[in-house]
Amino acid sequence: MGEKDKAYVEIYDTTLRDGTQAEDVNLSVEDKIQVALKLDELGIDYIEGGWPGSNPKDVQFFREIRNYHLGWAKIAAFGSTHMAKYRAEEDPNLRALIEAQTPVITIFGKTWDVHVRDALRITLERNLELIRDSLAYLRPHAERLFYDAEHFFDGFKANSDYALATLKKAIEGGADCLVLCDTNGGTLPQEIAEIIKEVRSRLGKDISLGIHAHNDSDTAVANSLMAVSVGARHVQGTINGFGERCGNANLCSIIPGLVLKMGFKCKAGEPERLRRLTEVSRFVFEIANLPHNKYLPYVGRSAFAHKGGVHVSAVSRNPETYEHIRPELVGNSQRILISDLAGKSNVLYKARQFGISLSAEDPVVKEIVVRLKERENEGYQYEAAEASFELLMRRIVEGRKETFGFFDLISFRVLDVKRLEDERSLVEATVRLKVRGEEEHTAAVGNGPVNALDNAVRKALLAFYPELADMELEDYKVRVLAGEPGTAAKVRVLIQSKDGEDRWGTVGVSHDIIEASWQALVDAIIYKLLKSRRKRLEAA
Ligand SMILES: CC(=O)SCCNC(=O)CCNC(=O)[C@H](O)C(C)(C)COP(=O)(O)OP(=O)(O)OC[C@H]1O[C@@H](n2cnc3c(N)ncnc32)[C@H](O)[C@@H]1OP(=O)(O)O
Ligand SMILES: CC(=O)C(=O)O
Repeated sequence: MGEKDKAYVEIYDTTLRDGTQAEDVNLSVEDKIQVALKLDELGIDYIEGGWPGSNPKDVQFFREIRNYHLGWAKIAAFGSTHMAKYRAEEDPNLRALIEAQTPVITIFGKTWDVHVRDALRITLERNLELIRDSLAYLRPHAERLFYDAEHFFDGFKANSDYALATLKKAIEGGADCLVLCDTNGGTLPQEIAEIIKEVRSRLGKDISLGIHAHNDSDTAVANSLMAVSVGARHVQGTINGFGERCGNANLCSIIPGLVLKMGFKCKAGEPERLRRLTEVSRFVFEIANLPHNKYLPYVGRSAFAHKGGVHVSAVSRNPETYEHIRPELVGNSQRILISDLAGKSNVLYKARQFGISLSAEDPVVKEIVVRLKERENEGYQYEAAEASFELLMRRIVEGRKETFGFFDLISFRVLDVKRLEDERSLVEATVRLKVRGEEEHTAAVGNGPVNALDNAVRKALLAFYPELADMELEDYKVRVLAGEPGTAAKVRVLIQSKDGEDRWGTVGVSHDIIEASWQALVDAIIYKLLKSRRKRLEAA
């Protein structure tokens, strides 16, 4: 192993500070505590909890987090260099940082002469004093003191002598690490490398450097990895890349990149911690009350989802053919999607997953692929409706009837009556089914036609199949399919159902929205009944 293989890279998380500067990301004190505890479990080295000089919520966070024992991480408080109108010891922002009583303090200061003149409106010399004096004042109050050189790369390009002068002042002030920030996110990886190399050649190779990249050019992760490859040993970023504008560098990509691909070490990259990465990513989305981004590299639901038949055929033989890492290393898993791009391999994979016995040579495999493609062409989509696909396969392979003999439809009717514009319509469904040789005739109302139909079917079936009582329809989506214009168009209905153990998706397609809903509803019920029957047989 070379020197690089042994180096440790510090991971500094700013989800709770820079991450909350993202549009739509707002966290309460309780949320922040929960995220901090999760990041500690993951093995993050530093957790930036907020800016105590900014708002009472962040002050409260720093007060409350002291009541928790963190196994590994150290909490950092963030702020700026002191205001030009004060001396360091008079500045309320620096005082708030000390009062936060954190082992780590991070402050940012200006590097770019344009910012000094136009944003702060002070002289270049005065800014150098702000940097040195702020750090020197804070130094005795922090175990670790970090200096974020805001707009470092833009500043260096505009006036490298001045940019380096600001770093020298930070060293004089006692900073442990100089974190070079690509604040506007406009720098590309090769510039990051050139500039860091020049900084190291002009300030000395022993200087401790970090990187803080924003994603405005979609290169924040690449910039961070590049910075490490040329000598940075401290990386700042956020979980899921949350952050102002287009976000910060995504630690969920940086950590596996550093450890699995570049041979560096970090606590969060230890195998048993890295396996929790996907869970942490989901947790943070959940706490932020946002849907998980399935397309995220490494941790997204689609990160190892294979759709094309050629890919599925190859990954079934050797996953490395289309997977850059083993998904389990980051707590993710391989998925095979079913669509009109599928081939025999997709079908065989799903058969194994569903417990359907099928051999590759069986001509029925080809029949399923053909039927699948015909159905997708008619508008069905099975990616989010795998329960319907399982039923389709079982109908073909096991020669089952549409409803698997659980019941037969005699007829249904839905009435939607509206008399006055400002009055709610009254919806009622009537269903006639044959169940175990008996005719069931029920009616039910609902807050819409599909709800009324669902209520009426359950009413008819519940006495025969009591297990339906713990099944719920969780989500109902209708998509108008392109093809025919306006109200003549076909619709696709997707229903998501759940019980105490599972969730499953079913699909229906028709020109008639009630008919499409009926198909998806029937599949949802049949799937539940088959599942219960299987469980009973296994238990017997
Ligand atoms: C790149 C980054 O992500 S930096 C972090 C950005 N995040 C935030 O701004 C979120 C938290 N911010 C806040 O709560 C508020 O902006 C506060 C409390 C910090 C300041 O609020 P206010 O005093 O009302 O000032 P306002 O926000 O209008 O302007 C910023 C002030 O900070 C000054 N300032 C900005 N950067 C620095 C710096 N590095 N050093 C010293 N002063 C600075 C500006 O000159 C301006 O002061 P002035 O109006 O006296 O010239
Ligand atoms: C400090 C910081 O958040 C930045 O420069 O982007």
